[in-house]
Amino acid sequence: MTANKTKRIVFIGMPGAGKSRIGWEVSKYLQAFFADSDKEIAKHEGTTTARAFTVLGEPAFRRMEHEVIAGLIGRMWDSPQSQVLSLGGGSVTNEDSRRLLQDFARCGGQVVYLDTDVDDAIEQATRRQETRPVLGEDSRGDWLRLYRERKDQFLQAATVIVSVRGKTPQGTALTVLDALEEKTAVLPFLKGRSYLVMGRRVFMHLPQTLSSADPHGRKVLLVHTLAAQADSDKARGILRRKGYEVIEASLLSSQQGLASSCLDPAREADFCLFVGDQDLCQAGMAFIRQRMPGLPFLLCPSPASCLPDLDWGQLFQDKFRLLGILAESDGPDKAQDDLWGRVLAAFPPQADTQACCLS
Ligand SMILES: Nc1ncnc2c1ncn2[C@@H]1O[C@H](COP(=O)(O)OP(=O)(O)O)[C@@H](O)[C@H]1O
Ligand SMILES: O=C(O)C1=C[C@@H](OP(=O)(O)O)[C@@H](O)[C@H](O)C1
Ligand SMILES: [Mg+2]
Repeated sequence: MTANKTKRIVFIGMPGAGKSRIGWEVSKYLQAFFADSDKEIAKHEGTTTARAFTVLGEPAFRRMEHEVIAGLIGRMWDSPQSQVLSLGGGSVTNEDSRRLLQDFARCGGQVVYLDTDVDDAIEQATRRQETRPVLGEDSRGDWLRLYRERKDQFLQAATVIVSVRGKTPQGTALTVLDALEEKTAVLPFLKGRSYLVMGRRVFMHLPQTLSSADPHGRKVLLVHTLAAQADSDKARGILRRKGYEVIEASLLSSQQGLASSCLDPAREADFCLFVGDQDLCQAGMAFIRQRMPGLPFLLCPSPASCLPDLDWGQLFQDKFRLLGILAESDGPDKAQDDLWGRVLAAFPPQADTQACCLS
């Protein structure tokens, strides 16, 4: 996706996550048309969404909500102007609406899941309790029950996942815009699914990538070259904020033997992260293959421009657990587009190329 291309974006997530507010913020940045399905439902029914929900009952409300959403999504393709649509939190529970989102994503639309936690969401959702009939007296208990029921549906529908925790509405909107500009490919040749992601702030994918590989893993060995100190600092900061214990191995250069400084800490670690140039990534892969083949690891090529020069042949080897390649690069701009063109030339996407998101 290039910076100025027409965008079609749908927001999903739990009640109180900020879909309506962030959708509107994002539409302002993009000078896009904005719609909120709850507002359209209120117009359609001539009453508030909450009242429509209570009067119709949930099953009939979901069918009517689906009809409204189908109309809104259909219209998103009619205009050359960018479009943003925020949905109600329960819309993904309807199978037809889920299918609609799947088709929307297949046609190039972006489905942004705003991931939040119960405390923030309840605080935000209960600001105007009357608009959320699904949250009763035990709003916390209700929210958590709905979250358990819906979480997988959100994750499956999403093409982009953005955490809203600890961010202002504007901060979340900017993060969403960066995430939408990311370039993502699936590396389907490895066991499980590995992702190649390039863009600004790709390190925000780290916590989710690690926890989906091993939810209990806490210790990360971060190997970096001095030249990649700034990127390494960013990665470490994000991981520590999420409660990971980061053991650092700082190498003067990628030529320095990895085994001597990294073998002992690697034995203690649950994951390994290599942040550095092409040589460090190559040396990292060799180290993992020869010494620690079971250790899940990530490559973070820095600068990102070395990405096309990685030895893809080595990557194709099935002897280790590469979780992903995260390349932090400024942009969106032409340089990033060109770089991605070179990456795809070096590594033509195979089979399943649907964009996947990890943040
Ligand atoms: N990141 C945020 N920080 C602080 N307040 C927020 C944030 N996102 C949304 N809000 C506020 O929280 C309330 C609920 O947000 P809303 O967008 O209606 O949630 P949703 O549509 O997901 O249910 C609104 O008053 C909104 O302005
Ligand atoms: O979670 C739900 O089932 C609902 C969420 C509401 O929208 P928000 O998620 O915008 O609050 C609204 O559609 C309706 O009250 C039902
Ligand atoms: Mg809303």
